[in-house]
Amino acid sequence: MRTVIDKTEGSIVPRSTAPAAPPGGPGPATAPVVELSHAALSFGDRVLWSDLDLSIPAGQFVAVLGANGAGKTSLLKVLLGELPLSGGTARIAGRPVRRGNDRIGYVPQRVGIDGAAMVKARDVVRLGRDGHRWGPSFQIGRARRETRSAVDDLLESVGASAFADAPVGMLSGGELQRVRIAEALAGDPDLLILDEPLAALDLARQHEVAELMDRRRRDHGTSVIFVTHEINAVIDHVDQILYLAGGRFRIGPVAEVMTSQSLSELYGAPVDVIDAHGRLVVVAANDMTAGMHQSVDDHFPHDPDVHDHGAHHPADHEGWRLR
Ligand SMILES: Nc1ncnc2c1ncn2[C@@H]1O[C@H](COP(=O)(O)OP(=O)(O)OP(=O)(O)O)[C@@H](O)[C@H]1O
Repeated sequence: MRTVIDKTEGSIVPRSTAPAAPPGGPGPATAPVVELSHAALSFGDRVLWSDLDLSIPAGQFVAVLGANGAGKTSLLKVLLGELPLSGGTARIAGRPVRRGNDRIGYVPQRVGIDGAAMVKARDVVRLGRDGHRWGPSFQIGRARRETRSAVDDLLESVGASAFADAPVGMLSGGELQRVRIAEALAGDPDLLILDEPLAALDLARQHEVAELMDRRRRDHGTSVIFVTHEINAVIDHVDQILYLAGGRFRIGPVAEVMTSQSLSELYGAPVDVIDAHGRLVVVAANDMTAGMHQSVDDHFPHDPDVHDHGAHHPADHEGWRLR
């Protein structure tokens, strides 16, 4: 018999017993990078999720799954301080969530490059690093060299050195995604939040991006929250899955959450999780999935038409930022 994680005991790790930090004060050194406690989010009568306990320590890689409209992006907005909870608390590194938190690097859902077509990849990353200050255009000598070296290192860390001087408008989807990730990493964040970074990428590129995130969290201890519909691309890397559906959720390792029993309980209707030569396929009856906005398609590459949920990067300061 398979284990199903009850949502009341769904914390990824036991919640920290460290004392709460005062708002704006220093966070406890041992505090998890992300900590949601009895968190709830509703719009009117519609409950996206409630009683959500989530604790993510440094270096954990968490994938957020769920059908369209389940509340994945809204969860990210809560962590970014852009959407208030309806109940419970949300903390980043022991402090209450707030807008413009420079400890968070964010790669929003939209892949568009608003007006940025002629801007070089290295300049995008440079602005991610220094744009909130007065900018390297005004730097000279040593400061300028240090900035250039740091940008080169960032580009290299995401495998983007080869197109560092290419206009971003010329880049492929996978190349552009690497630049966006380098931009989000520019402030050396404790937490990297990515909203569907695999959308519009082919399978090989999906695996590359997932591996990139895995390397980052291992080498730098950066925690990663990753919204995706492509479970198979991340399955070998993630520590935990948070699966949202119909106002409820499951949290746990892949082997516990991605089972027929777990998802059937979550949806309250029969769902089969089939292991097809190492790829997980989620199958549900059509009439049931229509009501729950969930289908097999949710677990495969889908329409690359992505949309902007209006979120803002903490260091969003320039009109041509990659969004
Ligand atoms: N400010 C808001 N006011 C009212 N409803 C909202 C608001 N923001 C989001 N919603 C609704 O909440 C639901 C969840 O939206 P969200 O973008 O979080 O879903 P999602 O799981 O990320 O979906 P997708 O996979 O399609 O991106 C949607 O039905 C959306 O219309």
